[in-house]
Amino acid sequence: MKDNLIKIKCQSNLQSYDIVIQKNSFSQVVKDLSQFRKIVIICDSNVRKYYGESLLQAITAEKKICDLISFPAGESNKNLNTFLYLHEQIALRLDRNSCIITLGGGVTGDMGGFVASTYMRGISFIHIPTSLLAMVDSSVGGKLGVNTSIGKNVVGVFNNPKKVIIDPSLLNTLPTKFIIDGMAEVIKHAFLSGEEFVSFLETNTEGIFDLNLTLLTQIISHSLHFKVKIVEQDERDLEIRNILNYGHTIGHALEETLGYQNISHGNAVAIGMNAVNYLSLKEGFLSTMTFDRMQQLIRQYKLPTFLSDLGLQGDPEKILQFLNNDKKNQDDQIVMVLLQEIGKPIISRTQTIIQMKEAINYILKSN
Ligand SMILES: NC(=O)c1ccc[n+]([C@@H]2O[C@H](COP(=O)([O-])OP(=O)(O)OC[C@H]3O[C@@H](n4cnc5c(N)ncnc54)[C@H](O)[C@@H]3O)[C@@H](O)[C@H]2O)c1
Ligand SMILES: O=C(O)C(=O)C[C@@H](O)[C@H](O)[C@H](O)COP(=O)(O)O
Ligand SMILES: [Zn+2]
Repeated sequence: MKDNLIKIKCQSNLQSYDIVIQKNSFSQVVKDLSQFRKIVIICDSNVRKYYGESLLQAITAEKKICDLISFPAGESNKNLNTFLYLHEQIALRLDRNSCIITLGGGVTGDMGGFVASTYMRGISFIHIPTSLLAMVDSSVGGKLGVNTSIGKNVVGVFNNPKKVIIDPSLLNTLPTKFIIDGMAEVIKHAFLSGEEFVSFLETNTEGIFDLNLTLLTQIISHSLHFKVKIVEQDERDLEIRNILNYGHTIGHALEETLGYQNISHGNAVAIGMNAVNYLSLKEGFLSTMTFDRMQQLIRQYKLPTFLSDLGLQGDPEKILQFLNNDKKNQDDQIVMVLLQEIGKPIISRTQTIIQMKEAINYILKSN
């Protein structure tokens, strides 16, 4: 891999930014910090051990004032308590001309970016995603925030980083279960974008699990080109961007009913995609053959398609209640992203409660 392999520009009304996929990301970030004197790196307890200290050293070697602040890893810590803790930690260390680096997975990026966006009404931040999920999805698009008991990502802002720096070789230390989580969002992008990406995933599973860096770079690049194209048309998620929430309406409701524990975001999205594919099948959009093919691809990447695959049970009424709080809802109507076929998403506002209950019951039972 060349040092500077791929550059993608994300145009925005808020702040446009570059996404670079390259090796030696730490030497790149040092160059990007030239205008800042004080820097804080935010990461979780796992990433701190693997990469936190070495990034800190690289930055302090450049005579910058840099601190490393971490929080306990896990989705259940993406909440207002950790958000406040991080604010308290940075309070005396940074001024308005400082920069925060979020070094980590989607939890760190969403929450660290939210901290940066609210500290003194907003300071600069750079995302260095370290999980596959963060590289293919969460580090791009400007959605930042935390979960509450009311809902997933329900407290947050839209705001963009100064830059996103992706080094796929950081995935060498990522446990396989989190590669699998990231693949849920990659498969989402493939189902939304079309046949070519789907066939690519069908034929390259082994290489991806072997962490072949060329293949990983390809799926990151494909995913981000697709995501950027959608986000640029609707950064506030009022229309077309809703399609990126394919699999998330029921997926988020599962995470919410389970209290952001016992189910990962990637696993919930995989089950959520199976649920809306079922609705798309019932609507006569997807053929049985395509539905089965999609289910097979999800399972090929060791992702669940039913809640029972995780040994979990769910309460259909509770799940339905959370659907009523979904951020896409308009005029009390639940919005679901269905597929007319692979690569042809449709934003549906006409699914009835009975249909939704049927889809929920479908993913709660085992097949
Ligand atoms: N903002 C968005 O557009 C967007 C998009 C998708 C998902 N998300 C959010 O992202 C979150 C999920 O992200 P995630 O799956 O990255 O979870 P995560 O941030 O919890 O990371 C997963 C695990 O991997 C560990 N880890 C990360 N990088 C590592 C590395 N290189 N080596 C070893 N361990 C490493 C972490 O410590 C953690 O235990 C959810 O909160 C979801 O809502 C946001
Ligand atoms: O970028 C988007 O838009 C997405 O929907 C990407 C999702 O993968 C991601 O999980 C996002 O955080 C969901 O956003 P939300 O607005 O439904 O919380
Ligand atoms: Zn997601």
